[in-house]
Amino acid sequence: MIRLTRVGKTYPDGTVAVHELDLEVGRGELVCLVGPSGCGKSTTLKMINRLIEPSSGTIEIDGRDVTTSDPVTLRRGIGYVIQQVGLFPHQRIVTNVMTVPLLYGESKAVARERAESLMSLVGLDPATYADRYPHQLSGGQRQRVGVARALAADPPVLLMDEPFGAVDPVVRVRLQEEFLRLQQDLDKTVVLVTHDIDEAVKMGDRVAVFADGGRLAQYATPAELLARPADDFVADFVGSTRGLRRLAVTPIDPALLEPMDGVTAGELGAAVDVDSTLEQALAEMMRQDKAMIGVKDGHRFVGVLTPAGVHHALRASLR
Ligand SMILES: Nc1ncnc2c1ncn2[C@@H]1O[C@H](COP(=O)(O)OP(=O)(O)OP(=O)(O)O)[C@@H](O)[C@H]1O
Repeated sequence: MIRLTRVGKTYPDGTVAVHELDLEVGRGELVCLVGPSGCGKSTTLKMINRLIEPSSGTIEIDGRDVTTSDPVTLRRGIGYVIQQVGLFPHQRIVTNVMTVPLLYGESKAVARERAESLMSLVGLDPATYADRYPHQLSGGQRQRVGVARALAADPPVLLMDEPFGAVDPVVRVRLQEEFLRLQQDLDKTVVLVTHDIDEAVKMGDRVAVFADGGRLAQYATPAELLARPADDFVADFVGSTRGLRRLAVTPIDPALLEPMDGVTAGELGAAVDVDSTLEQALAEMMRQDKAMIGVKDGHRFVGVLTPAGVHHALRASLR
């Protein structure tokens, strides 16, 4: 749905921010752009909604060249969330969210209704928060207002630049999880910029790792990226604990579980759901201080997972 072909950006002072970038983002896909500071992630994002014009190459959305689209019409179809959120400080929260529908000619009543339903969607009760001002909200709550406002025009595409960057680690994880849940229903095409590899592998269907000079070092699924870094730069960037991180992106494979035969309830402990990741299963095993854990599909036990089974599953996922 979004296709960048040989896109380059050289700023007037000669800085090459993006170099010959080829990148495709499928409809409904969530792609994370990750990499060290200054490697061209934000520039790439801003070229998609024409806040920055590329120096070379083409950018298409649904087959239409964005550089020949009217910027105003283009941005109507693209929500944009930034770290600083950029709320109007002297306007109430609900008014901040209403801005976009009003801009597109909705009546005040419809815009307000839409704004309130979006506030509920992102977990901000309108009865409590609608009439507050931005400074009366926590950082995490302001971030949610930013997401609500970006969704207000119901755009098929969302661009997010460090959307969870300005909050503490605990709130950050909560916002990430909320957004992933939201995305399951919304099914937007999302490009999310982050410098945090953990966030990238957690959120992304695919992850694009950028290196200095705006070069794309690898574009792959989180599992592939962690298991097979394309080069030393990527291996370094994903870090020496990538083996552990793979646990979080590898689901349980029911076909590889050991049978239940002869295992007693005492040995087993409480079960995990078959949809869990290996990390969740292992964490539960540790928490219960057991050497194995049952795996359930609904109410039915489908097998047993052991630490050796986790290792086996990690290896099998590479095939
Ligand atoms: N207006 C500009 N003029 C000149 N150079 C610029 C301009 N904007 C950005 N750059 C440079 O382009 C490069 C890429 O910047 P960009 O903001 O895209 O990086 P980034 O990967 O998003 O970085 P960060 O993670 O630190 O936000 C950097 O070297 C930056 O200094």
